Amino acid sequence: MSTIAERTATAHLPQLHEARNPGKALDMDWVRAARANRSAIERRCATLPGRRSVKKEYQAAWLARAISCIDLTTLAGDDTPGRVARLCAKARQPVRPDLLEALGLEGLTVGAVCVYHDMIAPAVAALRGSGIPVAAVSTGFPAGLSPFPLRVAEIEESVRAGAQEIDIVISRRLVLTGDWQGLYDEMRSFRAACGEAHIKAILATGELGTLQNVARASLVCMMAGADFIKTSTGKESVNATLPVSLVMVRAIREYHQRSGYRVGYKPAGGISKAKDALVYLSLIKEELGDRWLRPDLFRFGASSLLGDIERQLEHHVTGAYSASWRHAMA
Ligand SMILES: O=C[C@H](O)COP(=O)(O)O
Repeated sequence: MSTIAERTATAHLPQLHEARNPGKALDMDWVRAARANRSAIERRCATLPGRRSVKKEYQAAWLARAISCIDLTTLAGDDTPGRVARLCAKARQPVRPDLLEALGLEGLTVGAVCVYHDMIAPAVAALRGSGIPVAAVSTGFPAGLSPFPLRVAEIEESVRAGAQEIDIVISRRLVLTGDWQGLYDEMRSFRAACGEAHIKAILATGELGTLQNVARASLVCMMAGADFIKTSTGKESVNATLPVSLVMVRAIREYHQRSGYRVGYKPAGGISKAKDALVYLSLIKEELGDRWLRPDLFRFGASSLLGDIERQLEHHVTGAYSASWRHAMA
């Protein structure tokens, strides 16, 4: 095994299987106590991009790790089975075979493919035998304003169609009006509808108003049994940011300390550069530790990040950058 493969580790190690977060009773004292000091959070985030500059083999290994944690996503009104099939081919073989061979990373794949409900069947067919799960966005994504029974039924339909992961959107109004019991009950119902499929709770943080709301919504969703908490749909005007991520990963850390369960984190929307991915990975490493740097506990929700990472890996192997159009996604 090459040095890079050893450092990348995740593609070559067995997945760690832990008990899913079952959730717990809503603890309003805990929720009310959650605070977020914006200026301290912004100061901490400002130090992140410059602090950890990983170079050469280490950088290639971290980028390969990032690939293994991507939910390769297409969420467009003009998605077709053909486009999804091409995206799935990319998910199976995320980097050119000669580059993977040079890096000693044969067998590297992305974490999942993320699509709308109607694209689950073509994605399941295209990924058969690969071990790559299909994630479906659900519950009236992206606004989450369709009738509640239909949102629950949508989850059930997507699980029946073969989605192993369901990315639900919460009702933002429940957060904005402080209806934490309502948010807890909604999330509980979504989790029950998922059955064995893992549930990612999209908070749509760009629409929650304050970092304190982000902290409280994160806790409530974890108490209600979220397997992952996720920042954004990619459709809000503000999507994943470092300050929001710091608040969410600290909520995850606190939940783990108090409940013993590890909940995953998924920043999503607008993450398209390899160097930004490295900053997110270092944030997770520093705040949560190495255990979270695996696809069962960390994902990037991204439609175009993979292309930039592939360019950087090509540069690492050949010393030359190729044009971004040579790394088409679908
Ligand atoms: O969950 C994934 C996001 O929708 C992807 O957003 P993006 O297209 O900005 O990478």
